[in-house]
Amino acid sequence: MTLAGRRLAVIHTGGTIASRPDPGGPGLTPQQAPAVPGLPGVTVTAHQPFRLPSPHVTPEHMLRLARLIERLAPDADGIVVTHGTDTLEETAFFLHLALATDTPVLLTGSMRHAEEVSWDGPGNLLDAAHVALHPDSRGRGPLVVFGGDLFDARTVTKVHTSAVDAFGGYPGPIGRIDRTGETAHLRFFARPEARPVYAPARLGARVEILYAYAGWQGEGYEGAAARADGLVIAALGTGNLPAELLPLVAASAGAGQPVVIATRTHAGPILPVYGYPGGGATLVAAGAIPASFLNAHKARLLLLLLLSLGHGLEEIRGVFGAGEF
Ligand SMILES: NC(=O)C[C@H](N)C(=O)O
Repeated sequence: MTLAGRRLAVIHTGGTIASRPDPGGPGLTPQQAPAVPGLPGVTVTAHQPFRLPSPHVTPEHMLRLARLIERLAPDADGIVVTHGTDTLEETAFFLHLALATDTPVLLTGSMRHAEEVSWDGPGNLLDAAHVALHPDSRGRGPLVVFGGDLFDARTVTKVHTSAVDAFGGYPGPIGRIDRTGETAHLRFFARPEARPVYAPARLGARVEILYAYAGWQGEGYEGAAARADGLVIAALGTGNLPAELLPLVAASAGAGQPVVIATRTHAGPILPVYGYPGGGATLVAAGAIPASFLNAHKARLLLLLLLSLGHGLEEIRGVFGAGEF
């Protein structure tokens, strides 16, 4: 497929793909926008709303990015976002929830910087551009491309701290791109589920995450519950907690504060299986909201958007329960 005549918008936000060793500093920092490899006949426009290491990216940055994409989408055949890998899945999921456009949006980054022999930035960027400009990519929502694998924003997660193939997620890639010479070979295996758009004008809520462990007696819970509008717990297994947490969760839910139960396990749903105090069935009976297959940090973003839209406890329970995300 020829790309000539197509329009690509590339949005640079920072991360290792934009980083170099800091002269005189202790390590890498984002310093430049990565160059887009040659795409004959393609009109490329570059944008840089911020240049940050992705641990510094906040939901407010994600909202700014969503607005920029909505503005660029009518005049682009495809959009590529370069991003640090540490929070890339959060930005991808936020955009998946907040964007209405059918224009393909491809997120990518790199695990190695431009001065390393295994620099993976140009290949990932070129893959992202090819997928973004391909007509088959339209209407699928934001996607992540890394090492040739294509992931949907709902399930993608960073699975390795240092390997070049750093992304995965259950049940796995929904497509694959390979290049031979100038030719790109793109195959989709699955289409992400349709989802409603959750696009508040501003983010007006606070959601905190608590992480469960053997022997947790609820340390940190009451402080978080007092500060936040909603809580997410990265719980154990199918969504279980130590017994001491049951009255705390019941008190929050009884007061109308959403408590979403995700899992610290890396794949699988939350299920109301166990009836011992703190077991998943008792938490749900006490009013906790199962996060389905979402990990805790994605559940947090969904809860943040729903609270910012003014949704109440029962509406929020309905969205998580029906998998409308
Ligand atoms: N590979 C990377 O991009 C990691 C970097 N710390 C970031 O997320 O900004």
